[in-house]
Amino acid sequence: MHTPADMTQWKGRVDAAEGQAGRRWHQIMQPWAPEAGQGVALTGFACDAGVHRNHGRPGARKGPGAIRSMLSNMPVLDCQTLYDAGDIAPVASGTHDGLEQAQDELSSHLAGLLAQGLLPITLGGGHEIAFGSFEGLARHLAASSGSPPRIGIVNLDAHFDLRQDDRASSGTPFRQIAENCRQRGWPFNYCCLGVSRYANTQALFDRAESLGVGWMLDEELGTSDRTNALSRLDAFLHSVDHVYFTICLDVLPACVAPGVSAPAARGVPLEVVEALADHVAASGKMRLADIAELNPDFDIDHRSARVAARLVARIANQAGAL
Ligand SMILES: N=CN[C@@H](CCC(=O)O)C(=O)O
Ligand SMILES: [Mn+2]
Ligand SMILES: [Mn+2]
Repeated sequence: MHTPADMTQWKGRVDAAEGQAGRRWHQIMQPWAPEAGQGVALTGFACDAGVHRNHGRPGARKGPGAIRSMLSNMPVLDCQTLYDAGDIAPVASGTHDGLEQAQDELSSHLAGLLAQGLLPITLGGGHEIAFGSFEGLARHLAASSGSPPRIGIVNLDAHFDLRQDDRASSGTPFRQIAENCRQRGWPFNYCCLGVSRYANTQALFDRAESLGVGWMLDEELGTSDRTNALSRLDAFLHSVDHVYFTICLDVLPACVAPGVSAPAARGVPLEVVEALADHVAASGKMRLADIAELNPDFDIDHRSARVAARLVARIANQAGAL
């Protein structure tokens, strides 16, 4: 179910004496409208049904509200046109949790925003968001181009999320996307950065290998590995025309992002995550982005919500500077 933007969420400090240069996000945020022009459109995916199904710690449905609350006071920098396009949430009926319908609704919604020329950034929600996000881009590109589009997925994540389970969950989205790509006759280009050797079974590494996934381990993404990581990412970005960028907050160390379902024992340092995010957003190929797995119930002093908001603002500003 889609709920229009609740603009009362956008509130905060007003530095009236500073004029235009003192503005914050809550002062420029507009509700999405059909005539909205170019800019960034935020949508919340208030869903943790996929985390439930994946035997994780539920609570990510509260993620969008927590991220908006930390975004409210962000200073206005290079991203000057911002829309709030509301929230999408599953509607449970009987014994069904409504996950697939919510993903489908998210896809149609994102395809609509893309057709308007907006840059959608979606606030999760469990990583089941990824199937809805990719399908939104796929529907948009299928409608606008004749030949198979070269879409690249860049996922910053401790997990491959390539599970083979019968039911969709937060652990299956990229395997589902691979299957849909095969059915469409499209290439499946998936780059997963930050994978933990100790949080993915051998079966998942084998599936990644057989699907041609490019990955780098968390232990290959320390601060001294930045140059190498960026050149690996560059090679991937050069091989595609359109990028779907997704960040699973559990790619960060547990002390930086404790508010997730599966906190990382090691994780990738924030400075490396930011460098990778900057690179993707500055590539000119990023068509949509999302941030997944924030669970405010396990957060400490809004640490994870703050880092999620910082990453969202950073991506929006990089794209706004192009
Ligand atoms: N989206 C999260 N996916 C992970 C969760 C792992 C866990 O709960 O420990 C996965 O399925 O591998
Ligand atoms: Mn993860
Ligand atoms: Mn994930």
